Amino acid sequence: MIQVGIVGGTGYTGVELLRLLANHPQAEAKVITSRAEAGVRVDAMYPNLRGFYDLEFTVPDVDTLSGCDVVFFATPHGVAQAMMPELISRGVRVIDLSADFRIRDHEVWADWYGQPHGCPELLPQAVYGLPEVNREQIAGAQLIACPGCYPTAIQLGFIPLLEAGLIDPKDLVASAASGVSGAGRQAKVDNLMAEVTDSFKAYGCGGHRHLPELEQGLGDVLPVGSDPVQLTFVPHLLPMVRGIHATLFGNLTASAGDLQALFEARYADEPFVDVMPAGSHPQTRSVKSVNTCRLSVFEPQERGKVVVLSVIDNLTKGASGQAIQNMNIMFGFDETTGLNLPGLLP
Ligand SMILES: NC(=O)C1=CN([C@@H]2O[C@H](COP(=O)(O)OP(=O)(O)OC[C@H]3O[C@@H](n4cnc5c(N)ncnc54)[C@H](OP(=O)(O)O)[C@@H]3O)[C@@H](O)[C@H]2O)C=CC1
Ligand SMILES: CC(=O)N[C@@H](CCC(=O)OP(=O)(O)O)C(=O)O
Repeated sequence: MIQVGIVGGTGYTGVELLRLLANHPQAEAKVITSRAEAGVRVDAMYPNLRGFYDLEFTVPDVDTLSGCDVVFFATPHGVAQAMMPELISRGVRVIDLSADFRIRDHEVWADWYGQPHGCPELLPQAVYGLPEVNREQIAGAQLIACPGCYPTAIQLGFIPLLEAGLIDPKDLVASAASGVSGAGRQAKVDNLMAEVTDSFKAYGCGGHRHLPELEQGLGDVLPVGSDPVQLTFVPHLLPMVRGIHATLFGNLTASAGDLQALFEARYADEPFVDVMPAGSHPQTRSVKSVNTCRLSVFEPQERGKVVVLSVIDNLTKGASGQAIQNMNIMFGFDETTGLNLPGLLP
């Protein structure tokens, strides 16, 4: 049994980690932090966890966290950077759900996140925690940078086509929509029920902070000698709580062949990627609360365009489920431990 610490246990990804860990036979949450709720019992704040946890939130403290085998950061960007050098030097394994270690170039990170990077010297040892690409490096890593929620849905959709050199990397388009929990639990007027319900809007069209992460990750899977990736990414806010639906467009550079077979073969051994039968339209509700990414691929009217539909739960495969998948790989557990459940319907 490994002992787990969670920094940021009161946020949406923090409580999703707690929900999933309650079902994990080889990991036990020992330290759960919140500055605002220190001293409050976890199950008093989150009654869905009654009977599962006998713990109180505590103020984050490196000494206490260092007693854990693995520490998850479920905190806003900038927080993990501040505590990371000390935790790493003490040999703790860390899985960061924030964006702090996702982008290899600290200057690019600083441009998009509006602050200097707190510990650029640790960036080279951070492994990008997308198991479908980096499984071997994850197994040996001390520091995991969990992918963003949009980047998970979008990369898994484009990867088979880019790896096979079948689409033009210079002209990728991703139109994606997220439920409101993607914005976190902090109060913001834009996310009030009266602002969001019965409406639909794009945001970040001029440039969203996930763009550099996406272009880096998509570029990593290209065949050697390919043109660099240029992606047009437009996120949208959907009037629902959980889920991301990404619609991806690419221009085929060669005769496509059997795209369905390509996708099925690429993900045949992946426990958390489900390629739907040809002609299917995956729905966000089919992945609600589970770690699955569900995909389908089309070549409409055979006019040289490929369209991929990709759905995930932003809090599960887009954050906390993927973080636990990484933990399972790092500690040599079966990768699906604690995560092998069907989605909630209806
Ligand atoms: N929501 C989503 O769908 C996804 C989120 N992420 C990322 O995961 C991270 C967490 O997101 P989410 O759960 O939505 O965020 P929330 O805003 O819901 O929660 C943030 C948590 O961090 C704690 N926290 C805030 N500031 C600090 C600080 N300075 N030091 C220590 N703890 C702090 C808060 O508790 P307190 O202030 O009481 O200490 C709270 O528990 C973010 O980086 C986000 O970008 C990644 C993928 C998807
Ligand atoms: C709906 C919404 O606001 N979504 C957030 C992205 C989700 C998120 O938390 O971003 P990370 O995956 O990088 O942590 C946004 O657009 O900023």
